[in-house]
Amino acid sequence: MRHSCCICQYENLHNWVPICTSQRMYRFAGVPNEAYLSSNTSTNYVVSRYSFGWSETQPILPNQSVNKDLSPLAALVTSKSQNFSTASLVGDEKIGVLLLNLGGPETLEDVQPFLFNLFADPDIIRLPRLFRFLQKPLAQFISVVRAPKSKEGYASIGGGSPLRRITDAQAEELRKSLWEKNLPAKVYVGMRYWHPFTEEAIEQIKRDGITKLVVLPLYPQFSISTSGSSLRLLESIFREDEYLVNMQHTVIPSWYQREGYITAMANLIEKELQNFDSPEQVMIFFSAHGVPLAYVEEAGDPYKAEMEECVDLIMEELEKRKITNAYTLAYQSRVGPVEWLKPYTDETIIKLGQKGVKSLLAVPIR
Ligand SMILES: C=CC1=C(C)c2cc3[nH]c(cc4nc(cc5[nH]c(cc1n2)c(C)c5CCC(=O)O)C(CCC(=O)O)=C4C)c(C)c3C=C
Ligand SMILES: [Fe+2]
Repeated sequence: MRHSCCICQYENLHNWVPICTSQRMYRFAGVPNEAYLSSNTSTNYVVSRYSFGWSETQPILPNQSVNKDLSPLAALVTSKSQNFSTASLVGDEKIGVLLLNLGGPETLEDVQPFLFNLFADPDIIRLPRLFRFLQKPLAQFISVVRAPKSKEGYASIGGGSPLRRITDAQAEELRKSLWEKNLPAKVYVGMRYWHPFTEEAIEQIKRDGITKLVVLPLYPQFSISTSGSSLRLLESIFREDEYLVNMQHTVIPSWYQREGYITAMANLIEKELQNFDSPEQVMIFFSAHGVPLAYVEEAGDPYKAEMEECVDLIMEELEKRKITNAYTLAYQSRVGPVEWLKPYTDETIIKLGQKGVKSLLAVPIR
């Protein structure tokens, strides 16, 4: 869904960005660009973390409070069929996978409180320290102003976000696939701004007595505003909790470069191209959500670099299949007073039309 957002301030975001190593999670305060590994290094990172074992929690980030209606049992056990009593044990360990996502309003009434939660996130609207007390009043104001436009968008896709349903289905498929590989694990869903909230997932994880946890944000590419925000929240929860402090965990910060993902995207594109009369004439149009430019230029957000590499990898995979169509990457979100990543999707489409491009395959890519 195309959306535009309101007043966001993005300076000094690097102060909190969490990053993971094979042993521990670290915070790199005040070093925006160095805080991120290059994409290639990060590939190895993820693989090595996966291959060589578990990290321990080192909670380091400040608490943040969000207006959320927490109802523990609305929590997140994603699969009806998963029976945890004995089956999820590997040796003495109880394995859990926590899927992190953004969350979305399920009804039109949910839209304004959902927007409040989103804008109350200091990783979305960053205020100078002196003005932090304005975070919630400002979130209230922006959410009320934004709600009508946002509702229009959600009304046009059936009156609510499909994200919970889709994420639950992903969780169930992941659970089945792990069990088929003799990796009995329980899979949880934790959303950042709507039900089931991350806090609810964590409560369930504790109730289930999980001893090892894999944390997997469902954003292929890392951004400080998405995976970064969820991981920061998680760190603040871990820091306060003795059980979680002692629970081993590992984090997969991004996975846009993984073979399975690249192949799946290439498969989808290859299949869709067959629906055109002249498949080789089609412009492949990758449309990504985007972030404000300052995230990338001032806070060192790797999102743009990861997105570009992701598109390159997909196109390389297609080339191996002798598919050499022209392609473009553009960013669909554009917001009020700040500049977002360019080129913008709407402007790019117009330009392509003016250049005589007649057929377009739109590929949403997060
Ligand atoms: C104002 C700042 C915002 C930033 C920065 C931002 C980054 C960002 N978001 C996604 C993915 C999604 N965003 C979604 C909705 C949404 N996002 C914002 C604002 C920012 N996003 C708003 C205000 C909204 C609500 C819709 C609207 O009013 O337009 C969604 C949809 C969730 C759902 O309901 O299903 C997704 C998905 C990414 C990947 C990203 C940075 C890379
Ligand atoms: Fe967004």
